[in-house]
Amino acid sequence: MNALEIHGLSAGYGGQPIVRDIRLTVGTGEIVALLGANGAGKTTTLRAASGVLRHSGKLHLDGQDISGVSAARRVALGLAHVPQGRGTFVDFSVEENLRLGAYSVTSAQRIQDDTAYWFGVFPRLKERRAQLAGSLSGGEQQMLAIARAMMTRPKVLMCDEPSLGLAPAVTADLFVLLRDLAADRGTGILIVEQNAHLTLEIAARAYVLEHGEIAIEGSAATLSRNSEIQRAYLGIEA
Ligand SMILES: Nc1ncnc2c1ncn2[C@@H]1O[C@H](COP(=O)(O)OP(=O)(O)OP(=O)(O)O)[C@@H](O)[C@H]1O
Repeated sequence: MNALEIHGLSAGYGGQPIVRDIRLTVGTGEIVALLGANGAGKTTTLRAASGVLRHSGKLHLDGQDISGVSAARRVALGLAHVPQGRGTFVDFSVEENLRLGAYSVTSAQRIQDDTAYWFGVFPRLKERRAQLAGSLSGGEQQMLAIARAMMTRPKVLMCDEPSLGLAPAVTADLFVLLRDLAADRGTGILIVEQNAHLTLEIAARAYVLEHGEIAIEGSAATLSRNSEIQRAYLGIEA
């Protein structure tokens, strides 16, 4: 069964349609890339899927219909979203951010265990547990945003441009982490990225959005060899 299934998703702003009839799936433990030019509608797609933007269409999470479900409830059911710009609570400490991420989790023991777990994965965050999130470096904030999203033990994690503003070495580490999350924890990951090279290396499949519609889809290996993709996203001239 797919972890996430999206059928006929359409959304926009102020009555103006931006994405139309989006159909995509993410399997359990699968990394799927959503590529496209600036303004193609990638962020809009993630915002609609997470429920923060009004939309039409059908969404299923682990087989459960979540189409009419609020954004908060979608998080509680296992659909996590790390928005572009990370969305950490800058005036709260690192540890408070993690606990806020688990707002829908009722077990205090589980929150404590998961906080300790993510501090184990990210020792830099542990060292800075009392520091305000707003004073972390870009890479540290991205780690915190992902750890915070993972506090709900999501079935699917949607990440919007996680490499934005990060040094290449930090980005490489982050992509290894995403690959491990999918492989070790079975988290399905839908990733929007400008860095198509790296993304197609860790993704199993990819979709390409053009002007708000899915124009191309296929395995990451096939798309990496597609001359149109190479020219547009990989900087390779045929
Ligand atoms: N809040 C908004 N109000 C009106 N239009 C918006 C809003 N947010 C985005 N748009 C428009 O929707 C279109 C798609 O934007 P979106 O952010 O989804 O694209 P994107 O593919 O994620 O682009 P990028 O790669 O540049 O981040 C753009 O033309 C953008 O100007």
